[in-house]
Amino acid sequence: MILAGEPAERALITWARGNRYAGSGDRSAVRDLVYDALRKRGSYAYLGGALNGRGLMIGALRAAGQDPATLFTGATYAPPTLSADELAAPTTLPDSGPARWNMPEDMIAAFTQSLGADAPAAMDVLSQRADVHLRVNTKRATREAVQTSLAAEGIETALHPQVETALIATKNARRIQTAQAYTQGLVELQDAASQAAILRLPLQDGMRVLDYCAGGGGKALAMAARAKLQVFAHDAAPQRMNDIPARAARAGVKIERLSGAEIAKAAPYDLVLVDAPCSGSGTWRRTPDAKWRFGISQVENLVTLQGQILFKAAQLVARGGILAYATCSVLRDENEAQVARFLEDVPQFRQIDTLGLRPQAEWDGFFLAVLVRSETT
Ligand SMILES: C[S@@+](CC[C@H](N)C(=O)[O-])C[C@H]1O[C@@H](n2cnc3c(N)ncnc32)[C@H](O)[C@@H]1O
Repeated sequence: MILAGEPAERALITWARGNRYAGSGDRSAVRDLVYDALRKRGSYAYLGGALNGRGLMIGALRAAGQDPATLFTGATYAPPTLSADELAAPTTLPDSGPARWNMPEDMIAAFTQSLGADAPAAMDVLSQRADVHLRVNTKRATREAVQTSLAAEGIETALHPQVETALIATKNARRIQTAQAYTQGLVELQDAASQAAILRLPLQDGMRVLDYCAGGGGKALAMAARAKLQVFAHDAAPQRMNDIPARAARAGVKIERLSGAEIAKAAPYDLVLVDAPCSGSGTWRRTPDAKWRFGISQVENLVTLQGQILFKAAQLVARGGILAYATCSVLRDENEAQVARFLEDVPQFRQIDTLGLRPQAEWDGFFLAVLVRSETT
């Protein structure tokens, strides 16, 4: 179902509903296998001899150094024995291409063009599982206090070595959303890269701040935790912001949602954040089915949309104010090239800061450009 285009999460839910004999341990084991197989789809299909569920699982065993014949025995609940083709599949990976880098050809080319010598490491990281990261609401608690509270409920965490608001869940991450620290607003789920980007913004008490592409409000909440701000949220798909009031109440902050007409009335803002719709190429280890769906033409469409959003958002920034452009992509066209084009077209802005994070064990790939509008025009 997933290979035919069904989103992975939906397919897993459908499967679980139709197979009630599978308990929660089985369901989470199946989920892990499915996600691993999507992250490493190229390698597993190559080693398994076919791009289908069976081929991917045979490949997964070979990649882990196990002989698939020991499990594919044809016994009562075991899958049928290996065919001649499956037995003849290669046992080592090639040096290049989708079987090595676990991405479609055109995306391998885009990564190589954007990241140069860093592309192989980035593509490898995107083939691995990601840690679960938490953002501590430092308005309410210290990281250490949150650690203690989570530990009392069996959830173990480590301090993130580079990002001062972040914890890495090391045990029982699946229980976080029912833990007291979560329900009381001391902690939110958020990747360390997004946290690092928000920590880079020049936020100060008293600012009026607009999160122009707010979605579920992750960035708006992180900004609200940093200073005494008046925070506004907008999204072209307003239903995506439905959870914001509950999340804000939990965190003890106020976030006002604005429609398209209302944002212009409340303008100008001291800071406008554009967390733009993007390929998500820096986060594909968390959404690995997207990695295989994406093509260059979709990236081109997004680049056009991002340019339009940036231009519109710029009109809302006060003189001397900040326009922050962010994506969770590592592709140059969505990032550096997008900002360069904007600065050429809208010379009232100049760039004062950039953060370009490559996907690595500690965080997802992320890009942030901080632009300031001239005081006079
Ligand atoms: C990367 S997501 C935002 C994630 C969110 N900021 C967070 O931290 O959880 C991009 C969002 O941009 C919204 N969007 C797409 N086109 C837009 C537009 N023209 N104007 C405003 N928002 C737009 C999408 O609906 C989507 O929710």
